[in-house]
Amino acid sequence: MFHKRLLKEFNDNRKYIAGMVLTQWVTLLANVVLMLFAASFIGHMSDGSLTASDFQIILLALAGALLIRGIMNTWNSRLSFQASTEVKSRLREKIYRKLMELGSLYRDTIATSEAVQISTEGVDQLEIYFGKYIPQFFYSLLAPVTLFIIVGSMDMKVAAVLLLCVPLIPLSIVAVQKFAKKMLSRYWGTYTELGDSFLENLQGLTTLKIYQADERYAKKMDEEAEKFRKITMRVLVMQLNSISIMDLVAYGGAAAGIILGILAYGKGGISLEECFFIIMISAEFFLPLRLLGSFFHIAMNGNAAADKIFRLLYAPVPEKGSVSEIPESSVVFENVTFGYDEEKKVIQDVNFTVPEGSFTALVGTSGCGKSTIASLLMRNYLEYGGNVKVGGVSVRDIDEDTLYQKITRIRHDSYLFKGTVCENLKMGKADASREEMLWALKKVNLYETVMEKGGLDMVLEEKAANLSGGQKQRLALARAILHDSDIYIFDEATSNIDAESENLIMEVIRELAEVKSVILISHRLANVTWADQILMIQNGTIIERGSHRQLIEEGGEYAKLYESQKELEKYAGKGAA
Ligand SMILES: Nc1ncnc2c1ncn2[C@@H]1O[C@H](COP(=O)(O)OP(=O)(O)OP(=O)(O)O)[C@@H](O)[C@H]1O
Repeated sequence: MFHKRLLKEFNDNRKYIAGMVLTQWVTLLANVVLMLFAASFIGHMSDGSLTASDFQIILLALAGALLIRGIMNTWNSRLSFQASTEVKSRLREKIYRKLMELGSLYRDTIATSEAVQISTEGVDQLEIYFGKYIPQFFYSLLAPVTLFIIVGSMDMKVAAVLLLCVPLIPLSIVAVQKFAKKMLSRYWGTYTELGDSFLENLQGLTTLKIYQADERYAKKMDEEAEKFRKITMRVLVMQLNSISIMDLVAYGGAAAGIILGILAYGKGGISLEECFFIIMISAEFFLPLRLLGSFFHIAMNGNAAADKIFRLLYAPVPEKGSVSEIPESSVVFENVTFGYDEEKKVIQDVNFTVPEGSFTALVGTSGCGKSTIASLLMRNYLEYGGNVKVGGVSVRDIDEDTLYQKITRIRHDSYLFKGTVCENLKMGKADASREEMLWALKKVNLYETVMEKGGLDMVLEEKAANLSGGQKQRLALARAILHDSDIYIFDEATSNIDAESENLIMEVIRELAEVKSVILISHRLANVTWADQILMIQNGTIIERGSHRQLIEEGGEYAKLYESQKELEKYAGKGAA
């Protein structure tokens, strides 16, 4: 019935719940008073004994009861609002903190779309849970007992029958719960799956269009949406059916009480006023539990959402590094072995050193493991054999912020944000001066382009869609230069861009390599010939290492690849001419 963890986590919410139960109970008493006076009014009217002062007293009592009900309802709404908003904002804060704690590794724990869903709709589901369901649960226990005592003082048999019929409602709720739990967990699963596909397809829409695969994917998404529609309809049908059962029990029970009350009056066991009172109050025995039943389905949905939320909140946090001082800027891989899954090792016993201020190139065919080496250096994965060290300190022990200040990784698809050029550059260095930013733009030969389009205030569209591929990469490079790290990783940073931008970026990298430690991952061997050290990788292991000249002299795999690329480029050059 309750989500134990949720209640434990928000134990201090009890004061609001107690307040809400109290206001509901006082409202019930006000209703009882209202009905007692209404019954007495009808009684006096029927036997013609109603005097003017009786009428005044009845009117006053009615007004008083209505006023109390009004005050209690307002108070109840306020408490309900406070209880739910407090839980919602605290839960959202907890989710946010957890995601921050998980840091850049959060995707290992939860998909982005699921994180968005649980922190928006998921948390909203708990509004009714705390604001209505829990107080209604306790009130539903209290109300029938209170009414039993009041009706019992008039006719014990009627009171007993009404009270005995009440548990039929929770019994029907429990019967539905077993079935509902499974269905709701399936409902949430389908919902998050649909959210995942929607987000992915939207992000990759251009690619889908280019390959004319959009219709196929739209069809796939339609199928998923249809699956979600079906499960939603089943959940709604289940909820409606269970409400119908509860209505049957509630109104059936009230009718039984009313019939017994009338019979008791017929036999002279109770007065006419008492009979009228029983007729009016019988339904009140059941209404609180019936309302609880309708909240119950929403609460169940909240329970399913809470399960997902707590799965995230209690997910283990990868070990945090604590070292915030790194004495120097060498990079060392010692016997490193890693696989994305248990079965297949992507990196096998890799050993190499990038001395401080030197330039190393990682080359090899596609899928040989170059980017994975960069990811291990960036602390994106922690479960691997051997050791990766930066400045003599294991990256497992380095605090994430310190590492990200120490190393800048520039990928082929660098992310630029919607906003101005200035805002994007300041991500590299928050306190960069105007002169520094212009200097960086000049370095990457973007100064004139940016100046023509509004200078540092030039507005970039989402993902810098108003820049060419080469311009985007050059701007990303300017941002990286401003970051001023000791180590730079260029991970295919010149892929898919024009030759002019490629040459310019390579020039900047070369300049940078004179003062910083640089690791360059490139499929184009012409770009790495001047590296201090080239590591040729094949199937996750380093098969050759040395300078360009040494590797060419060795005549191994590197030399073969270099020659074949040279031939291809010569051929392409002739073709172009
Ligand atoms: N996140 C991932 N999950 C599972 N497998 C992955 C993941 N990333 C890469 N791989 C696999 O690991 C292997 C090495 O990939 P990696 O990206 O390191 O290669 P690469 O040499 O950088 O390739 P490329 O030159 O094409 O970028 C590949 O077989 C790839 O399929």
